[in-house]
Amino acid sequence: MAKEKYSILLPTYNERRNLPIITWLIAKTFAEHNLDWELIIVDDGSPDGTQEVAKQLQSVYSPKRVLLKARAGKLGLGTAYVHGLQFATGTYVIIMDADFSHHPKFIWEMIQLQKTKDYDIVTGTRYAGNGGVYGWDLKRKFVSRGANLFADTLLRPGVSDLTGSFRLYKRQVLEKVIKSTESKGYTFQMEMMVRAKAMGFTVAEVPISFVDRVYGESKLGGDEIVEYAKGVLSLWMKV
Ligand SMILES: Nc1nc2c(ncn2[C@@H]2O[C@H](COP(=O)(O)OP(=O)(O)O[C@H]3O[C@H](CO)[C@@H](O)[C@H](O)[C@@H]3O)[C@@H](O)[C@H]2O)c(=O)[nH]1
Ligand SMILES: [Mg+2]
Repeated sequence: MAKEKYSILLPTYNERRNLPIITWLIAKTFAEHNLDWELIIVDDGSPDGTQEVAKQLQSVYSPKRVLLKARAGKLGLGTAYVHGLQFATGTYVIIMDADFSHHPKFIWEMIQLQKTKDYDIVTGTRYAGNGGVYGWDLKRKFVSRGANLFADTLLRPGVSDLTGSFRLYKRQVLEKVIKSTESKGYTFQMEMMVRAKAMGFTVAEVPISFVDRVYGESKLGGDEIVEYAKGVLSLWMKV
């Protein structure tokens, strides 16, 4: 059997300062466990020079390990995964943020848990076990909790963190679920999970500590919250 491979999809928007260290930690994780991997950076024309840094990383780690699949402008997180996935060659795909809110140390836990029962998806959760959120103000915590509660109440998917975006998928599962998902922005993760469960895929959870970014700013705004509420309601009307 060919060696298994992990593709990491890393959407970036103004992550110049975070990219080198996150790449280094990802590389270290896979080297330590002797696993094959590739990193696919999907940058949406960041004005801060993220792509120049990505190109330097390609020359350090090789362009086979670090792929840069840029888009012309900021088109949103959901479509960034769709775009990056076309280039993924791994057996598994891991999606995560580039700003250290998702620490690469949890990748190995996800990989191990996936293997225990050949799960289709392993998702990081901030809202079960030892999981948690650090560095957010009360308002942002409230929005996140509220968003999860709202979707859980209406849709009952049975997953504790619907809006989180630190996840491991079997590549073919991700391809199937992503095809049926319509949301583009922050709503995307929730819709993906609701649809995956409806399709009968198995999901396991790894508690993660989510730490707010050190460099730069979140791209979550009021419009995204309204879009999210609309997304939950439209899924609810379909079930
Ligand atoms: N390519 C691309 N990348 C983007 C875009 N918007 C954000 N990103 C990248 O996507 C990641 C997450 O963006 P943040 O702006 O840091 O999100 P956040 O507010 O910290 O939100 C986090 O928590 C949410 C749930 O509470 C999650 O839904 C979200 O995905 C993320 O994990 C970062 O790597 C950021 O550079 C975009 O339009 N295009
Ligand atoms: Mg963030």
